[in-house]
Amino acid sequence: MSPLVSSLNLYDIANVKGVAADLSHCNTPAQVSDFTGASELADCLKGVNVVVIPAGVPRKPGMTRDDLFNINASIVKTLVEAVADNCPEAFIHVISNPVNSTVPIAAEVLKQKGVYDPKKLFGVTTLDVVRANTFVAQKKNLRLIDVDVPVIGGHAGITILPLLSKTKPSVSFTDEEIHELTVRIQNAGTEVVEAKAGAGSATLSMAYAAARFVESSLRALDGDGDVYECAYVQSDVTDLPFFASRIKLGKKGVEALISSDLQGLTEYELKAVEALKGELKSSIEKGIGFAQKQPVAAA
Ligand SMILES: NC(=O)C1=CN([C@@H]2O[C@H](COP(=O)(O)OP(=O)(O)OC[C@H]3O[C@@H](n4cnc5c(N)ncnc54)[C@H](O)[C@@H]3O)[C@@H](O)[C@H]2O)C=CC1
Ligand SMILES: O=C([O-])CC(=O)C(=O)O
Repeated sequence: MSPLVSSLNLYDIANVKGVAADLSHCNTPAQVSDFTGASELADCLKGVNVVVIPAGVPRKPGMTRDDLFNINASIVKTLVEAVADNCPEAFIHVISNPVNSTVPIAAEVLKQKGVYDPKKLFGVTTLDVVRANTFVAQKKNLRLIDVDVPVIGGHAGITILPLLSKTKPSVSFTDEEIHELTVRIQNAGTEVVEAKAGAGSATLSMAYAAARFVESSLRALDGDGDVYECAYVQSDVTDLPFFASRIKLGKKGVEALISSDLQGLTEYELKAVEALKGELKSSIEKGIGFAQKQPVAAA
């Protein structure tokens, strides 16, 4: 299997988690990142099972993820066109922001190319889970390896919703702790952008998160029947067409959406789900509208 990572972050991803990325058919990862011609990209994509798309510009202080739309939307569209033409069966992991819109763009492009399989398109929200687990473990003096917090919704501001009531192992939080942790997890990306003061956004932690999601995908592709992750996917767990939730991964992609996480929510979480829907809906519509106005390039 050949996971393909379309940026220099490949080095981070491979180094952090030791994911075996087989790029032997490309000269260097930089070639993939900085490709100039469609045929060069096409060569790299042939036969690939997992495509990771972290290409695009990161935020600077004061920007929202949506401020990246004007540049990153076209980059994601072009790369997904190449995936559709050269490895339409691959799992596609979209990291490029704004994920809430770039995933719907990818879906539209794949539809226009006639190869859309909603089970194989993922917005990568693993970093939200990594952060939620880390902050809860720190707060409650737990071993990080033992903690699992599902994070649902999307990947921007209030659309990132950690379900702290579903934390494993079962933990009790005060109302203040819930609010403080929720806001910290929602703003963690912005915290990093501000700390880096113009030098980009979370790179190494994203590489770790991407490596985790790639590894989970490869395990599922290899037939492991016990692979669960959170991801932003086409969904019917709410009335929105895309939504992040826990999913079961299998050989063919999303095998099940774990909708039970959305049952028995606390009043705080229920209100937060309602509050995030408006923003998520308009981000989805913005992505779809963009892709529908731009016809896909012929193969
Ligand atoms: N989903 C998530 O949780 C996260 C998403 N991100 C997003 O990932 C994206 C990348 O962030 P960084 O790696 O920190 O930025 P970076 O600037 O360090 O790397 C971006 C890479 O994209 C490549 N690139 C630029 N335009 C391209 C094009 N047209 N085709 C192919 N490659 C191209 C560049 O050569 C570079 O290697 C940003 O949009 C950022 O917001 C970052 C962290 C977390
Ligand atoms: O905040 C950003 O711009 C990058 C990102 O998505 C994250 O770190 O969660």
